[in-house]
Amino acid sequence: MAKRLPLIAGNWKMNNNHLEAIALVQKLAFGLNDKDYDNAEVVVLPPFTDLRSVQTLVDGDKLKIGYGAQDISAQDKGAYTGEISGAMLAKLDCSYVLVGHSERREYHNEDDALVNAKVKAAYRHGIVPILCVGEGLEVRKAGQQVEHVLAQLDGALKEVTAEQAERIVVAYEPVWAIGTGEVATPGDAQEVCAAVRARLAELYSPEVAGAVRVLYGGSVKGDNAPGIMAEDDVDGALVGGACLKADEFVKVIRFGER
Ligand SMILES: O=C(CO)COP(=O)(O)O
Repeated sequence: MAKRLPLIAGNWKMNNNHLEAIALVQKLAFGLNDKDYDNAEVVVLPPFTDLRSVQTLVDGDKLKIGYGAQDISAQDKGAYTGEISGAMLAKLDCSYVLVGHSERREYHNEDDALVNAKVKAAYRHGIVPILCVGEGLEVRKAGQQVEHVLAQLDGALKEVTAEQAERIVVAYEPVWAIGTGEVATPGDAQEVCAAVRARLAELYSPEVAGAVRVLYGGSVKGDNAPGIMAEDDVDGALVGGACLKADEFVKVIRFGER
Protein backbone atom coordinates (compact mmCIF):
# COMPACT_ATOMS: atom_id res chain seq x y z
CA MET A 1 0.00 0.00 0.00
CA ALA A 2 1.35 3.43 -0.91
CA LYS A 3 2.58 5.34 2.10
CA ARG A 4 0.28 8.18 3.11
CA LEU A 5 1.84 11.61 2.55
CA PRO A 6 1.74 13.43 5.90
CA LEU A 7 -0.52 16.47 5.99
CA ILE A 8 0.39 19.45 8.15
CA ALA A 9 -2.51 21.88 8.27
CA GLY A 10 -2.53 25.22 10.04
CA ASN A 11 -5.87 26.36 11.43
CA TRP A 12 -5.54 30.11 11.82
CA LYS A 13 -8.88 30.35 13.66
CA MET A 14 -10.00 34.01 13.95
CA ASN A 15 -6.55 35.53 13.39
CA ASN A 16 -5.03 37.65 10.60
CA ASN A 17 -6.78 40.13 8.31
CA HIS A 18 -6.22 39.76 4.57
CA LEU A 19 -3.04 41.87 4.60
CA GLU A 20 -1.57 39.92 7.51
CA ALA A 21 -2.57 36.74 5.67
CA ILE A 22 -0.42 37.67 2.68
CA ALA A 23 2.55 38.43 4.92
CA LEU A 24 2.24 35.13 6.80
CA VAL A 25 1.89 32.98 3.68
CA GLN A 26 4.85 34.77 2.05
CA LYS A 27 6.97 34.18 5.12
CA LEU A 28 5.95 30.53 5.27
CA ALA A 29 6.73 30.01 1.58
CA PHE A 30 10.10 31.67 2.06
CA GLY A 31 10.93 29.28 4.91
CA LEU A 32 10.08 26.09 2.99
CA ASN A 33 12.08 24.24 0.34
CA ASP A 34 11.35 21.47 -2.18
CA LYS A 35 12.36 18.76 0.28
CA ASP A 36 9.78 20.01 2.78
CA TYR A 37 7.04 19.74 0.17
CA ASP A 38 8.21 16.21 -0.72
CA ASN A 39 7.96 15.16 2.93
CA ALA A 40 4.59 16.69 3.76
CA GLU A 41 1.62 18.39 2.23
CA VAL A 42 1.39 21.89 3.69
CA VAL A 43 -2.02 23.55 4.04
CA VAL A 44 -3.27 26.76 5.63
CA LEU A 45 -6.85 27.35 6.77
CA PRO A 46 -7.38 31.12 7.04
CA PRO A 47 -10.60 33.00 7.82
CA PHE A 48 -13.03 33.45 4.90
CA THR A 49 -12.06 37.10 4.41
CA ASP A 50 -8.46 36.09 3.66
CA LEU A 51 -9.13 33.38 1.11
CA ARG A 52 -9.18 35.53 -2.02
CA SER A 53 -5.85 37.12 -1.06
CA VAL A 54 -4.31 33.72 -0.33
CA GLN A 55 -5.62 32.34 -3.63
CA THR A 56 -4.12 35.24 -5.58
CA LEU A 57 -0.75 34.84 -3.86
CA VAL A 58 -0.60 31.06 -4.24
CA ASP A 59 -1.58 31.31 -7.93
CA GLY A 60 0.63 34.29 -8.75
CA ASP A 61 3.77 32.91 -7.10
CA LYS A 62 2.97 29.28 -7.94
CA LEU A 63 3.35 28.28 -4.29
CA LYS A 64 3.08 24.63 -3.32
CA ILE A 65 1.07 25.57 -0.23
CA GLY A 66 -2.53 24.37 -0.25
CA TYR A 67 -5.37 26.17 1.45
CA GLY A 68 -8.93 25.80 2.59
CA ALA A 69 -11.66 27.22 4.82
CA GLN A 70 -12.59 26.71 8.46
CA ASP A 71 -16.30 26.07 7.89
CA ILE A 72 -18.88 25.49 5.15
CA SER A 73 -22.63 25.89 4.99
CA ALA A 74 -24.69 22.72 4.81
CA GLN A 75 -26.84 24.60 2.25
CA ASP A 76 -25.81 25.31 -1.34
CA LYS A 77 -27.40 28.76 -1.75
CA GLY A 78 -30.25 30.99 -0.67
CA ALA A 79 -31.52 32.96 2.30
CA TYR A 80 -28.95 31.88 4.90
CA THR A 81 -27.53 35.13 6.22
CA GLY A 82 -23.87 34.96 7.13
CA GLU A 83 -23.26 31.53 5.61
CA ILE A 84 -20.63 30.66 2.99
CA SER A 85 -21.43 27.93 0.49
CA GLY A 86 -19.30 25.14 -0.88
CA ALA A 87 -19.74 26.62 -4.36
CA MET A 88 -18.17 29.88 -3.15
CA LEU A 89 -15.25 27.99 -1.61
CA ALA A 90 -14.79 25.87 -4.74
CA LYS A 91 -14.67 29.07 -6.83
CA LEU A 92 -11.78 30.20 -4.61
CA ASP A 93 -10.04 26.87 -5.38
CA CYS A 94 -10.18 25.73 -1.76
CA SER A 95 -8.94 22.15 -1.56
CA TYR A 96 -10.00 21.54 2.04
CA VAL A 97 -12.55 22.63 4.61
CA LEU A 98 -12.60 22.00 8.34
CA VAL A 99 -15.84 20.43 9.49
CA GLY A 100 -16.95 19.88 13.06
CA HIS A 101 -14.11 21.68 14.83
CA SER A 102 -14.68 21.49 18.59
CA GLU A 103 -15.00 25.29 18.72
CA ARG A 104 -17.88 25.11 16.22
CA ARG A 105 -19.45 22.26 18.18
CA GLU A 106 -19.13 24.24 21.41
CA TYR A 107 -19.87 27.85 20.42
CA HIS A 108 -22.25 27.19 17.53
CA ASN A 109 -23.98 24.09 18.83
CA GLU A 110 -23.00 21.96 15.85
CA ASP A 111 -24.14 18.39 16.37
CA ASP A 112 -23.26 15.24 14.46
CA ALA A 113 -26.24 15.64 12.10
CA LEU A 114 -25.12 19.12 11.05
CA VAL A 115 -21.51 17.96 10.77
CA ASN A 116 -22.72 15.14 8.51
CA ALA A 117 -24.64 17.63 6.33
CA LYS A 118 -21.51 19.80 6.04
CA VAL A 119 -19.33 16.81 5.11
CA LYS A 120 -21.79 16.01 2.30
CA ALA A 121 -21.89 19.67 1.21
CA ALA A 122 -18.09 19.66 0.90
CA TYR A 123 -18.19 16.56 -1.33
CA ARG A 124 -20.93 18.07 -3.52
CA HIS A 125 -18.46 20.83 -4.37
CA GLY A 126 -15.33 18.73 -4.74
CA ILE A 127 -13.77 19.93 -1.49
CA VAL A 128 -12.08 17.49 0.90
CA PRO A 129 -13.46 17.70 4.45
CA ILE A 130 -11.05 17.68 7.37
CA LEU A 131 -13.42 16.14 9.88
CA CYS A 132 -12.59 17.04 13.47
CA VAL A 133 -13.44 14.67 16.31
CA GLY A 134 -12.34 14.58 19.93
CA GLU A 135 -13.44 14.17 23.53
CA GLY A 136 -13.62 16.64 26.40
CA LEU A 137 -11.85 16.23 29.72
CA GLU A 138 -14.75 14.49 31.50
CA VAL A 139 -14.99 11.84 28.81
CA ARG A 140 -11.21 11.34 28.90
CA LYS A 141 -11.25 10.98 32.69
CA ALA A 142 -13.95 8.34 32.37
CA GLY A 143 -11.80 6.47 29.83
CA GLN A 144 -14.52 6.77 27.19
CA GLN A 145 -12.47 8.61 24.54
CA VAL A 146 -12.53 5.87 21.92
CA GLU A 147 -16.29 5.28 22.14
CA HIS A 148 -16.93 9.02 22.05
CA VAL A 149 -14.78 9.64 18.98
CA LEU A 150 -16.16 6.63 17.11
CA ALA A 151 -19.72 7.83 17.73
CA GLN A 152 -18.78 11.23 16.27
CA LEU A 153 -17.17 9.48 13.29
CA ASP A 154 -20.22 7.27 12.66
CA GLY A 155 -22.51 10.31 12.85
CA ALA A 156 -20.40 12.38 10.47
CA LEU A 157 -20.13 9.63 7.86
CA LYS A 158 -23.82 8.71 7.47
CA GLU A 159 -24.59 8.21 3.75
CA VAL A 160 -21.01 9.03 2.78
CA THR A 161 -19.87 6.57 0.10
CA ALA A 162 -16.62 4.60 0.12
CA GLU A 163 -15.40 6.62 -2.85
CA GLN A 164 -15.95 9.83 -0.88
CA ALA A 165 -14.66 8.46 2.43
CA GLU A 166 -11.38 7.42 0.83
CA ARG A 167 -10.48 11.09 0.39
CA ILE A 168 -11.55 12.35 3.81
CA VAL A 169 -9.06 13.61 6.38
CA VAL A 170 -9.92 12.93 10.03
CA ALA A 171 -8.36 15.12 12.72
CA TYR A 172 -8.37 13.77 16.26
CA GLU A 173 -8.33 16.79 18.52
CA PRO A 174 -8.92 16.07 22.21
CA VAL A 175 -10.68 19.20 23.47
CA TRP A 176 -8.61 19.25 26.67
CA ALA A 177 -5.44 19.61 24.60
CA ILE A 178 -6.59 22.50 22.40
CA GLY A 179 -4.91 25.80 23.19
CA THR A 180 -4.01 24.56 26.68
CA GLY A 181 -0.38 23.60 26.13
CA GLU A 182 -1.42 20.18 27.41
CA VAL A 183 -0.48 17.90 24.55
CA ALA A 184 -1.68 14.30 24.39
CA THR A 185 1.10 11.75 24.66
CA PRO A 186 2.08 10.00 21.43
CA GLY A 187 0.42 6.90 22.90
CA ASP A 188 -2.86 8.77 23.55
CA ALA A 189 -2.87 10.06 19.96
CA GLN A 190 -2.04 6.64 18.53
CA GLU A 191 -4.77 4.88 20.53
CA VAL A 192 -7.57 7.03 19.11
CA CYS A 193 -6.12 7.44 15.60
CA ALA A 194 -5.76 3.65 15.31
CA ALA A 195 -9.35 3.19 16.51
CA VAL A 196 -10.55 5.66 13.86
CA ARG A 197 -8.72 3.72 11.18
CA ALA A 198 -10.12 0.41 12.40
CA ARG A 199 -13.65 1.85 12.29
CA LEU A 200 -13.10 3.07 8.71
CA ALA A 201 -12.09 -0.48 7.81
CA GLU A 202 -15.34 -1.77 9.36
CA LEU A 203 -17.56 0.88 7.79
CA TYR A 204 -15.91 0.68 4.36
CA SER A 205 -12.87 -1.50 3.65
CA PRO A 206 -9.21 -1.95 4.59
CA GLU A 207 -8.30 -0.07 1.39
CA VAL A 208 -10.32 2.99 2.43
CA ALA A 209 -8.89 2.82 5.95
CA GLY A 210 -5.38 2.56 4.54
CA ALA A 211 -5.84 5.61 2.32
CA VAL A 212 -7.34 8.02 4.85
CA ARG A 213 -5.02 10.41 6.65
CA VAL A 214 -5.71 10.68 10.36
CA LEU A 215 -4.18 13.76 11.99
CA TYR A 216 -3.59 14.72 15.59
CA GLY A 217 -4.30 18.25 16.84
CA GLY A 218 -3.99 19.96 20.20
CA SER A 219 -0.97 22.01 21.33
CA VAL A 220 1.27 20.68 18.55
CA LYS A 221 4.57 22.60 18.42
CA GLY A 222 7.93 22.13 16.75
CA ASP A 223 9.37 20.22 19.67
CA ASN A 224 6.52 17.73 20.30
CA ALA A 225 5.60 17.06 16.65
CA PRO A 226 8.33 14.43 16.00
CA GLY A 227 7.17 12.15 18.84
CA ILE A 228 3.52 12.32 17.86
CA MET A 229 4.20 11.92 14.15
CA ALA A 230 6.34 8.84 14.78
CA GLU A 231 3.19 6.86 15.66
CA ASP A 232 1.97 4.45 12.96
CA ASP A 233 -1.56 5.77 12.66
CA VAL A 234 -0.82 9.49 12.96
CA ASP A 235 -0.45 10.94 9.46
CA GLY A 236 -0.05 14.59 10.24
CA ALA A 237 -1.05 17.45 12.46
CA LEU A 238 -3.75 20.06 12.71
CA VAL A 239 -1.95 23.00 14.26
CA GLY A 240 -3.52 26.04 15.93
CA GLY A 241 -1.37 28.52 17.86
CA ALA A 242 1.95 27.32 16.46
CA CYS A 243 0.91 27.95 12.84
CA LEU A 244 0.56 31.69 13.41
CA LYS A 245 4.34 32.07 13.50
CA ALA A 246 5.94 30.98 10.23
CA ASP A 247 9.17 29.79 11.90
CA GLU A 248 7.36 27.58 14.40
CA PHE A 249 5.07 26.16 11.71
CA VAL A 250 8.12 25.32 9.57
CA LYS A 251 9.54 23.41 12.55
CA VAL A 252 6.36 21.34 12.78
CA ILE A 253 6.52 20.67 9.02
CA ARG A 254 10.12 19.43 9.50
CA PHE A 255 9.04 16.91 12.15
CA GLY A 256 11.00 14.18 10.37
CA GLU A 257 14.37 15.85 10.70
CA ARG A 258 14.71 15.90 14.46
O1 LIG B 1 -7.70 23.45 17.53
C1 LIG B 1 -6.59 23.25 17.08
C2 LIG B 1 -6.37 23.16 15.63
O2 LIG B 1 -7.58 23.05 14.96
C3 LIG B 1 -5.41 23.13 17.96
O3 LIG B 1 -5.10 24.36 18.49
P1 LIG B 1 -3.74 24.56 19.33
O4 LIG B 1 -2.64 24.01 18.46
O5 LIG B 1 -3.63 26.03 19.52
O6 LIG B 1 -3.91 23.77 20.58
